[in-house]
Amino acid sequence: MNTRPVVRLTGVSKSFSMPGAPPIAVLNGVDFTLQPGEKASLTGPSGSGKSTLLALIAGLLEPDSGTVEVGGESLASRSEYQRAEVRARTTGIALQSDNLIPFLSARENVELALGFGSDVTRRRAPTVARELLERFGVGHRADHVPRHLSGGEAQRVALAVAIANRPAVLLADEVVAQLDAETAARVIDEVLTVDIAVLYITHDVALADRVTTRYELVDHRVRPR
Ligand SMILES: Nc1ncnc2c1ncn2[C@@H]1O[C@H](COP(=O)(O)OP(=O)(O)OP(=O)(O)O)[C@@H](O)[C@H]1O
Repeated sequence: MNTRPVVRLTGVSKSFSMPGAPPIAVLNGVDFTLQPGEKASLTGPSGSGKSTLLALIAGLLEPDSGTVEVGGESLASRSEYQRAEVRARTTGIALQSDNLIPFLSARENVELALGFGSDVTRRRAPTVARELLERFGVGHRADHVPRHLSGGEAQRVALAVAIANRPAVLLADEVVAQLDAETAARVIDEVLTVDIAVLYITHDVALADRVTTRYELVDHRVRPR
């Protein structure tokens, strides 16, 4: 059995510097692993560094020290372009908003995501895209462009986009914040049926408790909750 973590952070520290102000230390010596297929939530106070952690795993930020590995590949000493390549192969990202290409319909957004490295042929892409949208209860909005979707519908389309390429890990940051409690729970439960690792960042402890492993970010580190 392959037990190599899909995400491994070792001794990761990150601070931000603003001109004329002392640096803000956000993460300090974070050790964190996510196993293949593991469903984990990450809670923590506002400003504690949850989105920063997600950006480091996605290779959108570089740590000041420590190492980040995703899908068994180290992101250290890689160019931005190389990190983007690793991200495209291994990682799905769904954020609270601004996930979608504005001039493409919901279905076309998903189709585009299917095209990157998946074995779905061009011919089957529209059907597969529609199935993914239906899975999240937005099949009836397949032909809408993002500005004609509600906030909650756009978030569900974004989840379909993020898992379309069957990434090894889904990074989801407050992805159901605009949904009513019942729909949010249903969408999270749907995400949990996908056979990939999930790191779900939220302030909503009730939703965070639906997953199997729970972490919190406090005092610049990740610890089990
Ligand atoms: N690019 C940046 N430049 C300067 N400071 C930043 C930058 N990005 C984040 N920060 C700071 O780092 C800290 C952590 O931010 P982050 O967004 O990771 O927190 P969070 O836990 O996701 O917060 P929230 O729950 O409110 O979304 C905050 O104090 C924020 O102001």
